[in-house]
This record gives sequence, C-alpha cells and structure tokens, in this order.
Amino acid sequence: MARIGLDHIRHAYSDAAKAAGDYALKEVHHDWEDGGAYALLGPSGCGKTTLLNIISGLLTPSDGRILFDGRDVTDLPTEQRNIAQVFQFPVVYDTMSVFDNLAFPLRNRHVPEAEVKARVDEILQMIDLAPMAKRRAEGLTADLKQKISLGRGLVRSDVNAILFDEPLTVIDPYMKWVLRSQLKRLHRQSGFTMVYVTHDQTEALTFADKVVVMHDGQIVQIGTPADLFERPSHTFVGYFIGSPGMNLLPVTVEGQTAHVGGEQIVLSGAPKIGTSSKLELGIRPEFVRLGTEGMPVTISKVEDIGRQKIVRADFAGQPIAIVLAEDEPIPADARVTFDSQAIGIFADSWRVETEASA
Ligand SMILES: Nc1ncnc2c1ncn2[C@@H]1O[C@H](COP(=O)(O)OP(=O)(O)OP(=O)(O)O)[C@@H](O)[C@H]1O
Repeated sequence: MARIGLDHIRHAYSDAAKAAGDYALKEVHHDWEDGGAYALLGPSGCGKTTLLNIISGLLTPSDGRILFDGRDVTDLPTEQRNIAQVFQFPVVYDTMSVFDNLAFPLRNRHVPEAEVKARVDEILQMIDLAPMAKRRAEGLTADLKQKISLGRGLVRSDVNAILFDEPLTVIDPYMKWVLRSQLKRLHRQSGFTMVYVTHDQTEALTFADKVVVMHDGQIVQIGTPADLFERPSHTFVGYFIGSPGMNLLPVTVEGQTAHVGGEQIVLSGAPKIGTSSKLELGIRPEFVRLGTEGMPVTISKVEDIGRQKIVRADFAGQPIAIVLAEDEPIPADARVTFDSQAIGIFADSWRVETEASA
C-alpha cells in the first residue's frame, strides 16, 4: 500500500493551454494517506477521470509529479505502477471459472499455487462467491461478473492502490447497496489505499473515509462525510451534498449581523470578510426551524418524502427549503429561525471563518 502524493498537478488536453480555464484539471496539491479510502465525487466533466487516469498512468499530467510513498512515478506506465483497477463495466474472462478469473493476476505474477488458492478462497468468501468458484463465468449476470471484477481488484495484497472508476454503474439498486457495504468492509479488513470515482453522493459518502469533492477541474474540499455536511468549504459542496442541498442566500454583513432582504440574522461571530464582492449566507434545510416565532416566510409547497417533509418557501424574497420531521406541524402564520451555529458565510463562494470559529 502506498501514500499517494499529488505534487502541483495540472492537466490540459490541448498543448496550447495558457489560462486556468484551459485546464481540465487545475492545480491539485495533496497527499493521500496510506490505507485511506478516498472517493472522488463531482458532476460529469469536473475532472474525476482525468485525475484517476493520472494516478493510474493512463495520462501524463501537463505539470507536476505523482508520487507513491515519495517515489516519483510520473513517467512510469500503468503496468509498472503496481496498481489494481476496477472499471465501470466488468472485465471477465468468460471461458475461465470464477476461481481462475480471480487467480489470474496472481498466476500472472508467478505466485506459488498454494498461496493462490489460499488468497482466492479468502476473496471468494469476502465477495460471497465461494459456492460458484468452479462455475464458468460465461452466462453469469452483470452483477455477478462485476463482483468478480471487484474480487480481482482486491486479490493481490502487494498493490500500491486500488482504483475504482464508477464500478457500480451496471449494478441494480439493491445489489449496489450490498456491494457498497461489502467494499467498505473489505477496506476495513484489508487496509488497501482505495480511490473510488463516482458522481453519486450516496456511494461516495457510504464508501469513503475522505470524500474529495471536485468542481470545474478543482478539488474544492477533502473531508469526512460529516465535514462536508456540517462545514462545507465551498458553496458547491453546500448544494451538491445533501438532499435538498444547502440554502444559499445573498447577504450583506455588518459586524456580527447578516442582512437578507429586510431581515436581520445574528451570527455566532463576525465573519472575516476581506474585499470579496459576493457574500452568501448558507444554512442547511435541516437547521431552519419552522414555528410561530422568528422571521416571516410564505410557504409555496410541501413535499412528503416519507419520514420527513420538505417545505419550500419564500424568505425575504429568496427561495428556501426547510426539512421537517413527518409529524411536525406547519403553523398557519409560519415563521423561521436559523440555528446560528449551523450558519456559514461564503465570500466569492468560499467559506470564511468567523472570529468565534477561527
Ligand atoms: N481526451 C480528451 N480530450 C479533450 N478533452 C477531454 C478529454 N477527456 C476529457 N476531456 C475534458 O476534460 C474535462 C474533464 O473530463 P473528465 O472525463 O475528467 O471528467 P469526469 O468528472 O470524469 O466526467 P464523467 O463523470 O462524465 O466521466 C471535461 O471538460 C472533458 O470534456
């Protein structure tokens, strides 16, 4: 297993790139811990695959270096990086048995047959395919074939990292849930460094210890699922994570008071705002309280989503969402208060510290 160093990496698909906007991947500079489970999360086109391909060696970055445990591997081809990869669609040898498919990466490296058997048996148990070990892969469902691909990704114990590129795309929703939980368990048992690309927040949040949120070619935050929910660093993280996402309201700020339209909201501390041009107040729908006290709102819609209700309302001329428990009443003359500890102030999209939180 290895620590993955991303040393001032940038990538442009055109040689003529000059401005930041010409780069599919803007500067990335981070160290990912040995044995960590990282998910690269972001919408289509944000640069996830570009970054994954740079780690795997399918792409050479325009600038910067990639390091495995401090060793520069930037110019090494994929085969020499000692990584395992699991792709979106199963890569399975139909004519081989399930056992032989899993044994393939080990036999390829001339691992002694007794060791192959022990390791493959262990993986077969982990992915619940032991009863099918002798069956030919041909004719198995896509789910089962993808389980074999996952197992093959996990079979070697000497890899630097295992890279997963949207591995559950072809899997039906129930099986997705099962495999996601198994993968998390496998990570805990094995301690492999894992990097998992997805645009699905549920997948990222359930799999990863650290979620790497990407937006427009940049990493905007690396954090635990709780960090992303409680303290998003960027407005993109606020509205991309959560369902519905964070409410973002244009504000002006004077000392410890934020003004939204004609309403005043007292903050937990004075935000340290520099000369930024655009200020927003962020509050998650879960931390807006609806009752008979506070600031007026006009409710436009109530969506019943089972154990919760989502209330859509107009607050000081801005649309906001409020999450209520299913049995919470909605008063006729509804008003809102904001939990001051849950408010974030964002200047030009980035969270600013307050005197109390710094
Ligand atoms: N081979 C290529 N040549 C030119 N531009 C490319 C190439 N591959 C990707 N891009 C561009 O680089 C940007 C980042 O693409 P990338 O595939 O890394 O995003 P992604 O987040 O993985 O998206 P998806 O989830 O759709 O795969 C996009 O604007 C894309 O159009």
